[in-house]
Amino acid sequence: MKNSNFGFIGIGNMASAIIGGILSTNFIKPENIYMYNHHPEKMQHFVDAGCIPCTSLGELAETCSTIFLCIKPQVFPDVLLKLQPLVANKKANDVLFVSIAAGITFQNLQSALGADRLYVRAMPNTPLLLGKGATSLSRTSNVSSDDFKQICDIFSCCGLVREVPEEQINAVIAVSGSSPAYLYLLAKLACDYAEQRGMDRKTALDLFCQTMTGSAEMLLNSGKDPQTLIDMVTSKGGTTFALLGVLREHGFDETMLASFAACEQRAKELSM
Ligand SMILES: NC(=O)c1ccc[n+]([C@@H]2O[C@H](COP(=O)([O-])OP(=O)(O)OC[C@H]3O[C@@H](n4cnc5c(N)ncnc54)[C@H](O)[C@@H]3O)[C@@H](O)[C@H]2O)c1
Ligand code: PRO
Repeated sequence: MKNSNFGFIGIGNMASAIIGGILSTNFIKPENIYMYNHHPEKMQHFVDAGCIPCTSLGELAETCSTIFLCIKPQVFPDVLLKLQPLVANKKANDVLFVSIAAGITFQNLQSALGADRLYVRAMPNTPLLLGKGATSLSRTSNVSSDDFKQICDIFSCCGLVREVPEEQINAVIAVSGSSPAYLYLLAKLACDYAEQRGMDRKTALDLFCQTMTGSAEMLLNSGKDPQTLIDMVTSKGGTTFALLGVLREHGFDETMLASFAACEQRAKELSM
């Protein structure tokens, strides 16, 4: 498969992050990026950058050999139904579909668009917007290494990329897809508390964010596992000891593990 034109269906948060990453690194020229959104004004920012807006799904399907499906899972049945006849005349290997939707399986895509077509599933996250995202990718076995590398390279424009088997792509949502939300929640709570204690909110946010990035660097580069790093912070009978005691008493570990399981379960429910 030779990719010259790349199509994006659904120009919202995540498609904007991916296209933004591609443009900022010049990985693909804007004139090779086609877009379709049923609200055309959502494409204006990228029209201004030289990308091509399509007025119909058919126009996009006709022009593009790689099609990114960036709509919400609930919209998939309708879009796939419309897309099927538009790609029916293309040879199986002539079009690669990349779905970024939570829960939409290869089986769903194959049932709707054809069993022998080429498919990649991606699970990105919102920090892709800054080029600092994390994306997990899975592929069907008929996707060649070259084609898969091209998709990896596209997401690499927006941050870190890892391949996972499809069986793990719902579980990984709790790790990286949805996890910005609980990290932001922790930040919000820490700032709320700081404010209650009379501290300036911005100062608290700066301190908390520096702590998150510093802690992440220690996790990645110190060679120490998370528990060892927790132990390094925790003096017996000290403040962290008190903090962790309250978390334990209120079932923090069980609550977090249950929330991860709920995230994966919801992805399964979003399957068509
Ligand atoms: N937001 C996240 O953190 C995140 C992370 C990983 C994966 N995802 C997945 O990415 C997908 C998109 O999420 P998002 O946050 O970018 O959503 P979004 O609502 O920001 O974007 C979706 C876009 O699709 C457009 N749209 C709706 N119906 C359409 C149709 N029939 N044809 C064309 N366009 C249509 C909407 O106008 C909107 O611009 C979802 O499937 C989600 O599961 C999101
Ligand atoms: N945001 C999407 C959701 O909440 C998918 C992962 C993060 O469904």
